[in-house]
Amino acid sequence: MGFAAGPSDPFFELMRPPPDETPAQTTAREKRELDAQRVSDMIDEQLKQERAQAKKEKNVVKVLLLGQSESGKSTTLKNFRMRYAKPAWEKERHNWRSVVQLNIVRSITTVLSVVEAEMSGDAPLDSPSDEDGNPDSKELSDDNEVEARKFTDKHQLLMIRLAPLRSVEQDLKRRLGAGADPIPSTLPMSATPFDSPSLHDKPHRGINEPVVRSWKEVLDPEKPRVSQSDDSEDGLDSATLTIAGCKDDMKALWEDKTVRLALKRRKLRLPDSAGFFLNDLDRIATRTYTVNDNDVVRARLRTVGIQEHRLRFKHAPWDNPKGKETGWEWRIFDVGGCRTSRHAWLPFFDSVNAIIFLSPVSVFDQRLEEDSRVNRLEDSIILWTSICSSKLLAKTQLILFLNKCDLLRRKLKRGIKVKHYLPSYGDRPNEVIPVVKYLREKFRDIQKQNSPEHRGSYIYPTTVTDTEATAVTLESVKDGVLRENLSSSQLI
Ligand SMILES: Nc1nc2c(ncn2[C@@H]2O[C@H](COP(=O)(O)OP(=O)(O)OP(=O)(O)O)[C@@H](O)[C@H]2O)c(=O)[nH]1
Ligand SMILES: [Mg+2]
Repeated sequence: MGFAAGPSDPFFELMRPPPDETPAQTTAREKRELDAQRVSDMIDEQLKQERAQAKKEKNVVKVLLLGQSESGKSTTLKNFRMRYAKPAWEKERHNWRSVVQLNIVRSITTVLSVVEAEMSGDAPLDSPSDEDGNPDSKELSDDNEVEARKFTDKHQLLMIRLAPLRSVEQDLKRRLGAGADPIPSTLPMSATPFDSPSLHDKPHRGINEPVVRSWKEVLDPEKPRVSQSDDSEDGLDSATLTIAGCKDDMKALWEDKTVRLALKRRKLRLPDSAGFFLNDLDRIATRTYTVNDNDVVRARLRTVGIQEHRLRFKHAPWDNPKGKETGWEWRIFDVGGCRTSRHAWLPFFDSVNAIIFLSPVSVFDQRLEEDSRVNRLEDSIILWTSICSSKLLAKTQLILFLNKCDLLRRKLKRGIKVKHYLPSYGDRPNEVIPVVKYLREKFRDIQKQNSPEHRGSYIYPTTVTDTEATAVTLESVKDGVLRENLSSSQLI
């Protein structure tokens, strides 16, 4: 039954207009009342939307991918999308072609710079012995070695013939919205998202890498492609044509013994570096190159800023099979991992359900690109400790990927000794399983000792470029996140 203010209502007197109200005052009062009603309606509507949003958010799981630069965050995200957002992934895949091409051109220009330096006499001192056990050295340690060190007219000619790739590099960088944007080495850095960024006294940058502001934006299949005005008549862009035209010379350069030896002397192990495709030139440096999933997970494009990706699932695990489908959504946030970006992570810690932290296990002998004084494994440990200790994240589930197990295997096979870089490893066997086991225990102890509250330990050895194995890991992660967040009532 409705309620109308009448003479018996105690509010009637209060709400009644004054008896001596003039027509102008009536108009003004009515306008005031109308305005007040409008504001009230707006607030009601806002509350309604917030309630609906909150209801929807109940079925949302927020996952943050964290870890140092090159740890494999974006590659993990690619695996998620490949598996759980297939249609969008299929649409986007083709656009990774430019990234693969840029990776190839980058590798070639790196090699060309080495040849140029060697030819102009800017040669580094040879390493006296091959402590890494690099097979390349055995190949070249015979009487032909002296001969193999000589750069000749053949190399000069290759340099001239491959020169157009430098402008292709510029074009691809422009197309990817990137080139102009290498991370300025003068930016303040912080080891953890909780430290205040400060300036680094000796800026350093290693080999150049493609850097884009947002690969999500750049690779959006709906977005018109930039800088394609020079497309040829048969629909191929000039970068593809030039790369295809340079295929034989690129192969000749990459397979040349003198070049290999020079790269080795400079300790440049291109096959282990991010975005290496020079062994696939026959397939990729062609006019008809079609990108496959394996290429995409190996392609390297640095993330700058924070990118959000949504995965929607029609059936929520808690749905009654005979009842209404509520659905659920995974919101995955991918961040730039270098020390200049970490302060930007903090605002995302507030409402996150789970963090997938990637720590590459193969980097025990490497230094950070943005700060060459810092060992990469040490950086990862500092970062992991800070995440585990955070009170803000006390209730957030932590999942650790000990990544790049394949590269660890290759490194150990070359004879690189973990104990030289990690003395606490002692005389344990220099093999993948014991090394991963050791690191797993160390990371688990750090979590145990530093977490403000008890939390479960979820640690997976991974090689996220292996999409089949990663699919199995992701299923397990999905189940684990669901279980943990249901039990702590953060979900549904
Ligand atoms: N061999 C090998 N390469 C990997 C693995 N995980 C990632 N990579 C490669 O390492 C490079 C860097 O990976 P990303 O996923 O871009 O690294 P990220 O953590 O997103 O780096 P930022 O965006 O700079 O923070 C890419 O070329 C990947 O293909 C792995 O397990 N094994
Ligand atoms: Mg990334």
